[in-house]
Amino acid sequence: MLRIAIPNKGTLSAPASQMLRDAGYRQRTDPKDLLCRDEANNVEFFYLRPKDIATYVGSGDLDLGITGRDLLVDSGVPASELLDLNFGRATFRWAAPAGTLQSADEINGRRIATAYPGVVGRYLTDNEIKADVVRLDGAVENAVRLGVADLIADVVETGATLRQAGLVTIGDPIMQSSAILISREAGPSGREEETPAGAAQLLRRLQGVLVARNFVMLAYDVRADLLEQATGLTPGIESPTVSPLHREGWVAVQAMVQRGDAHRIMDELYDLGARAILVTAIANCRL
Ligand SMILES: Nc1ncnc2c1ncn2[C@@H]1O[C@H](COP(=O)(O)OP(=O)(O)OP(=O)(O)O)[C@@H](O)[C@H]1O
Ligand SMILES: O=P(O)(O)OC[C@H]1O[C@H](OP(=O)(O)OP(=O)(O)O)[C@H](O)[C@@H]1O
Ligand SMILES: [Mg+2]
Repeated sequence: MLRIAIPNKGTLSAPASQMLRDAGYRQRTDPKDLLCRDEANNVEFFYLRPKDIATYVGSGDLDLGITGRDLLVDSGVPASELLDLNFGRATFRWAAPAGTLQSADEINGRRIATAYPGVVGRYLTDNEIKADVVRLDGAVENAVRLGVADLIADVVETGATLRQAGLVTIGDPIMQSSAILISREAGPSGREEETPAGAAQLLRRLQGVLVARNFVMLAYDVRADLLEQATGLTPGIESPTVSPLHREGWVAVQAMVQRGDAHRIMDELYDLGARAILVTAIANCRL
């Protein structure tokens, strides 16, 4: 049975479960449950603290896990990122009271408060910076006004928490994070048979959910002499489907387009002369 670690609490928990449900897997119904067996798919889900997930996957005790990229880096565990799941997006950044620090070059010799000592430690080592890391569990934005640190390194999503605390970001993001699917790092042989049974199927299903979320199906009718121009706007993934219409000189076209581009493309198709332009959602797919 495939054994998968997923967040039991926090920002990543609900969207991770929703994505797995969308991929056809059974999920817990009680948020206090720590285990859910999906017999039909031969998968067992273990609900764990997001910070601990890389540890279980890296040791090989669990086959796969969903965690944050920043949490994986923080753990220092050598696990592989299989897929970006496109939720839980955030940046990990330096921040200090406005007017105190101008750039990341001024971090040397300062006290840095963070709940991610692994991410900060790696940055300091890579950049040969010496600084004191003050390890906290959360509410890190309070650390400077309470006097335990000169700056912080923390997750920033909207920036609202920083603003409330009178802090401003400094320099470039330390890293970009999002929820990711991880597996144990392939052994020296990198052999296919080391991948746990069912892992490829889960990966394909999650890729299907990502595509269904990001793309829509566009269908329209257009005069045959405008087909080249129209399909230039809607090239599809492989190639658009073109079918004859009963009406002489017209064809019907179907193609997948990025959800975010759909309205612009519909306007452009209409201006070109296409009609009966329809958009439908994709419930799921395997490309
Ligand atoms: N607004 C956010 N706040 C915190 N973490 C976020 C946010 N947006 C995305 N994330 C990501 O979620 C992961 C952190 O989740 P985690 O459950 O450890 O903390 P949390 O959501 O702040 O929960 P809690 O603080 O209640 O334990 C990281 O990968 C982080 O980048
Ligand atoms: O940029 P924002 O949208 O404001 O989000 C980022 C903030 O949210 C999280 O805090 P959380 O509420 O999880 O509290 P914590 O610090 O105790 O983890 C994170 O640690 C930041 O403080
Ligand atoms: Mg938090």
